[in-house]
Amino acid sequence: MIPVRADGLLRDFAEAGILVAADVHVALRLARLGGEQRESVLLAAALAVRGVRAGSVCVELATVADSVVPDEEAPPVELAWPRDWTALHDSPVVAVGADAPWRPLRLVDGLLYLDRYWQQEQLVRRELDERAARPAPPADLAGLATLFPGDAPDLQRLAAAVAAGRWVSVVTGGPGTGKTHTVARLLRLLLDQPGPRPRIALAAPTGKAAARLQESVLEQAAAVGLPLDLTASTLHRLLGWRPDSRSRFRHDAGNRLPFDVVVVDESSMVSLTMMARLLEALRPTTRLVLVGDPDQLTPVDAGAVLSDLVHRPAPSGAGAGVPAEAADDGADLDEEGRRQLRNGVVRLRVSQRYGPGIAGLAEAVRAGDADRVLELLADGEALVLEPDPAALEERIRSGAAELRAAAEQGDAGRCLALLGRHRLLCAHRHGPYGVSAWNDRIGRLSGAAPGEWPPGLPLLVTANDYENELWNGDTGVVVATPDGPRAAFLRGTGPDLVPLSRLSAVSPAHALTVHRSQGSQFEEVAVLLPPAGSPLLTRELLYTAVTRASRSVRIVGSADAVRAAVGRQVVRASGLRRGSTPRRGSAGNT
Ligand SMILES: Nc1ncnc2c1ncn2[C@@H]1O[C@H](COP(=O)(O)OP(=O)(O)OP(=O)(O)O)[C@@H](O)[C@H]1O
Repeated sequence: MIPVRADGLLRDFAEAGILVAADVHVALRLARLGGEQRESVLLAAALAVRGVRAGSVCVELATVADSVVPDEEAPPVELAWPRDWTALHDSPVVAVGADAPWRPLRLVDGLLYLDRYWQQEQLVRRELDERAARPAPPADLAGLATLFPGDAPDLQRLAAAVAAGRWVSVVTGGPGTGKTHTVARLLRLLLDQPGPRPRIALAAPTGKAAARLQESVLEQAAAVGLPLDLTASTLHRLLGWRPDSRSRFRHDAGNRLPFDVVVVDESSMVSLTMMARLLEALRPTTRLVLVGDPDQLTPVDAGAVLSDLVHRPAPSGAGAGVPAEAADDGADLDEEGRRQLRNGVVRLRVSQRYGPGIAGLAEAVRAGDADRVLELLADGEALVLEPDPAALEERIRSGAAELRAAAEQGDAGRCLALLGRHRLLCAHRHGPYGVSAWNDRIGRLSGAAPGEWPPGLPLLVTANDYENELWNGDTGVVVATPDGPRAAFLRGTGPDLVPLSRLSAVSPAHALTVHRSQGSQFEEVAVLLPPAGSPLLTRELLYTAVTRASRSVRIVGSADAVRAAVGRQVVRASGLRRGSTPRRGSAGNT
């Protein structure tokens, strides 16, 4: 939609599919309130708003002209990008440099922020740097050898040693690399320290991830003797909802969280705003352990703090800080691994969950090696590249028939097991390559009338449902029972049956978007790629999709689409990733 009131550059950029009405509206409002008329400033303001909408907390002015991608299919037009952005330097709406008094926009080191995000980024930077500079927390690491009995080098032992010896640490790695295994043993180590028992909080950004974290920690509890009262919650719940605010919580700098250790799982999904709220609510003496996989899709809201922390340069003079008990465990680390270690980051590398085929494919996607990805997909067995979507139909039809037969017999346990066998993942929600069209198509293939919810229909929960204890992203299946159709969901070790009438936010889930599949695992995954031109095709999307599978991956699309996805990496602009504290008064090279 083209905003009616805009003209000049704002109108041109809106017509080119780069700005939407909301971007232009905010820019015009700023201009009116601040008495600014110059087109380049208005455009920069609208691009800053657009940046947040697209997930970046700021706009890098030197590269923005080359890095923005139109939001939708728009006719290609030659755009008159401003030759420089110097008008920003004396604009009444722009604060220039880190220390300038408040104005709605802030320009620091060539990055233009909406001031709110600048403040949040500064808070995160300050909290992290202060924690890194303080003397390390005391930790007796003698127990490491028993908890991790393997030979060196052992990255899990290294990660636990680093996390025990720092106020903030990051345990990263792909699916099944033992992040939870490591954290469970770290907690045991901390519980064994002399003195009062540490108060531990486990949290995750979504209800589904919190439920999964709780389950995995409890699975490990017996093996390492963890207290069974450890519960995981969402970050929102941990910080305490406030009815009067969506972004402020009961726990904050004036009312800190009463914990000695806070573990946050799936931290790749934590936005900048949420990380700022969490850090300010932590006592200076709380150990924070961030767990996640920074190569997966980033949060819906702006910021990608986990990825920033993993890619941040190490502070100058920072030592590796590896305690003697894990001295040989980092022996195989490359240059990047050693830099990460100095930042308290350890990446686990060996997946215990899937074979070398999928692990190799995931690594090639992660490394951006499209030739290797295509070579691996020529394997033809566990890894397949299939250009024709129609080829999916047979696999889907037989899977749906098996599910329906189990559901008609009322065998909820088998249905839930079958649900984990195979899933179609799409990049798009709508259109011929989207989840909606494929859900309809698969419904028809399995003989269901439109709108009918027959036994065997897989379901996706689309909003947290506290009454039924179902979380946004949970999946279940419709099962026939003597009392009528019920939705079966996996709860603990067995199925839980919920009448369909009690469910408010569910939709059919033969196919899922890759975003929705984050945090789930299937034996076989089919990934339907749109044509190479789709802006949704990114490396993070492909990596997230292929790592959902434990046994086989079938990519449906062209080699060009695979190359486009591997080649397009989402880098969200952020000052945090650059590391050092910005120079005083510095506007940078604009
Ligand atoms: N060192 C190890 N020795 C034996 N088993 C291990 C080891 N590390 C991990 N495992 C096993 O491998 C499986 C995957 O580990 P875990 O769940 O900790 O991985 P994860 O990285 O947390 O996975 P996800 O990304 O899915 O959360 C688990 O069954 C775990 O018990």
